[in-house]
Amino acid sequence: MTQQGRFITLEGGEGVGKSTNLSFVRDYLQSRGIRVVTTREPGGTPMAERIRALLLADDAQEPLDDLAELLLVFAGRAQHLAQVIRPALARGDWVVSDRFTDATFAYQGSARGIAQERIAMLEQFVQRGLAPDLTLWLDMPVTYAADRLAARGAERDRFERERGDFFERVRQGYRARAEQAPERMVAVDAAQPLEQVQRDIATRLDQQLTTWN
Ligand SMILES: Nc1ncnc2c1ncn2[C@@H]1O[C@H](COP(=O)(O)OP(=O)(O)O)[C@@H](O)[C@H]1O
Ligand SMILES: Cc1cn([C@H]2C[C@H](O)[C@@H](COP(=O)(O)OP(=O)(O)O)O2)c(=O)[nH]c1=O
Repeated sequence: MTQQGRFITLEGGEGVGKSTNLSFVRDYLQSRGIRVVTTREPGGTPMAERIRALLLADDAQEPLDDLAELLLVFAGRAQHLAQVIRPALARGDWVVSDRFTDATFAYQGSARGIAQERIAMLEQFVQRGLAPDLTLWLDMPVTYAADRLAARGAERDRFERERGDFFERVRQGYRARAEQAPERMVAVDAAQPLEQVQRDIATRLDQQLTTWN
């Protein structure tokens, strides 16, 4: 029987280096003979990418209601799970995703103010027990991330245009999640030079590979 694959997620605020390190994690696992599927949220399937576009676009005529935002996130997630994540894990592939449900607790929960219990209810309803085996939380002060985003120079989406302490609350939300699940979710100091960030990630992956074997 094929062994079930492992599910790894990368989390953190905007501009902390999730996309950059997603490729690193993929290459690292592949070099150990593991079949890897990389994906992202919101998105990960054509339909879920359309939902992503709805989430990221600003509509000056009609602001998106917070609850509608939450449900769109989970609608995309249901599609992503059905089409990509569950089939890959069942084949024995490993899945590495740029963001997953910790982001919902951080953004829709901590930053927007939706009660954690409501999100937990949807999490259970949609995921039916499926959760990441390991989450690398790339953490750094919000002001550093703003500098990196400015340097990247791309146009800002609906979330990136948030102001005030929104990103501070996102960070607090991630911190609370990491405290609730310290075995699964590990903080990586993302303010370090990329080489050091990747050494830290590699160390953690090595530990995890030994534990899982
Ligand atoms: N450790 C690092 N030190 C300096 N710059 C970094 C580091 N990691 C990523 N970057 C740069 O910061 C920007 C944002 O990184 P990215 O991977 O796109 O972040 P995210 O996917 O989390 O938004 C990119 O220009 C990237 O090259
Ligand atoms: C997965 C997820 C993402 N988001 C938001 C966070 C991001 O601002 C936005 C797009 O994600 P992403 O493209 O990963 O942002 P970035 O590359 O700028 O870090 O979606 C939520 O609000 N809830 C969620 O559950």
